[in-house]
Amino acid sequence: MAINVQTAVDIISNLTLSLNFEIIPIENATSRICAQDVFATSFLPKFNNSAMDGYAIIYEDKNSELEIIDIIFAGDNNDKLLEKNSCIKIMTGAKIPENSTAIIPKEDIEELNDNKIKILKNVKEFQHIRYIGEDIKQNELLINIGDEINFSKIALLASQGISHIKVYKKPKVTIFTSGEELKLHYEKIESFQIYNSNTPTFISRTQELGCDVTFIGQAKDTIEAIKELVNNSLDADLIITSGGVSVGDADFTKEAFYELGFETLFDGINVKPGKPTVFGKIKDTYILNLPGNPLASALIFEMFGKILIQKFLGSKNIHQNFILGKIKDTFCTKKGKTTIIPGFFDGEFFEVSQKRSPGMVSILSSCNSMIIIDDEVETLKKDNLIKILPINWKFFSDIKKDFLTHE
Ligand SMILES: Nc1nc2c(c(=O)[nH]1)N[C@H]1C(S)=C(S)[C@@H](COP(=O)(O)OP(=O)(O)OC[C@H]3O[C@@H](n4cnc5c(N)ncnc54)[C@H](O)[C@@H]3O)O[C@H]1N2
Ligand code: MOO
Repeated sequence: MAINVQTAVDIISNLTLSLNFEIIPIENATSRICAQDVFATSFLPKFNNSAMDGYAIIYEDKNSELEIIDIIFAGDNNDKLLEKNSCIKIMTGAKIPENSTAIIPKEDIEELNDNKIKILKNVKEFQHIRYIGEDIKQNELLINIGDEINFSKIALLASQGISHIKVYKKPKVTIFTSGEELKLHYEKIESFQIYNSNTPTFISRTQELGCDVTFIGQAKDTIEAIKELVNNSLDADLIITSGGVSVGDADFTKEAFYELGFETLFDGINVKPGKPTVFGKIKDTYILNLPGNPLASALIFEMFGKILIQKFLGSKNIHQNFILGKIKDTFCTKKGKTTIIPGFFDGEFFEVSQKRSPGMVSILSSCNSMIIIDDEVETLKKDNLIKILPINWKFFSDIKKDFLTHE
């Protein structure tokens, strides 16, 4: 029996998966999910240092003529202390004398004769000093288990001299399809056949999301052929198939699954499009059977499959987040079923895709997001606030915009 959207989300979100890990160099860790809590091994900065090229002084001496008694470059290990009415020339990043309480930028002084300087501007105590640990404290938690490693996390790791990191192994995903009418894009096609666009779509999408993806071909519409492909894929964490699950005379996918001991987690979701979505497992391999209709399968994958992938990646972020925006035009829908509507969000308005029949292939290439409309809703009035779920979210535009925030 079909379940509601929230129940399907809960079933997927609450799965307990046992994930494997590996240790890899941080240079290769981009987009991987951290499998350990990472703590800072040292303070950052490691020592008090100068934020400017200039002069280290004792604050109380600011109104005197100061004699330059030394020079310290970044990387020097110089322990010289300041004396009364002296200063030390210093470079940005250099360790400051232990008793220095202000740095004077070089443009704020006048050079006098006799190797002396005079300060021309007001001085604040402790100005332009970067103190030990003000950026990172030793033993501070830097990265949580389940965080995605990106450039900013790599910066943290490198700043601590951490060369390797424990990450979850990429989930192994196998993709196949069944359907006598389908041909792969590199095969010869007859007038009564169609190209299999779903398989390349999900290969690309799951790769994009960080999975290790195997394609094992297409099954003929027979129970034996489907069983052979499934049996061949039981080393995967997840099998994604599409088609063959509705009520047609050649829809054998479900039957094949059951003959292999399929344990159903849900069979049907009360959602439009994509109702005939099946999810379950055979032994330790989960199986997501999406509808054959291309737009239906793509939207169902974006709504439910992506949560599943987040789980398999080891991410702690498994809940769909949204952006509040306005609907561009009044939109009417039928009550009674939760509906997934693709569209384009320009940063302010969400424009519903006019074409959105479940069997279409072309739609998502001109959409960047979707909204999920509750089954109670009949009308969304122009400018209503709606919750927008990103699909392809590199937030650039082909229209030049004023991106500055004004009062
Ligand atoms: N009498 C009924 N018929 C249908 C129902 C129903 O409730 N009663 N549900 C409809 C809905 S909704 C959907 S969705 C589809 C789902 O069917 P399947 O998931 O079994 O998919 P197929 O029948 O195999 O194919 C449906 C459609 O999609 C095309 N397709 C399939 N695979 C691919 C692929 N890899 N690449 C491109 N296109 C694909 C296929 O040619 C069909 O046109 O059932 C409805 N029928
Ligand atoms: O899932 Mo079907 O594609 O609802 O139309």
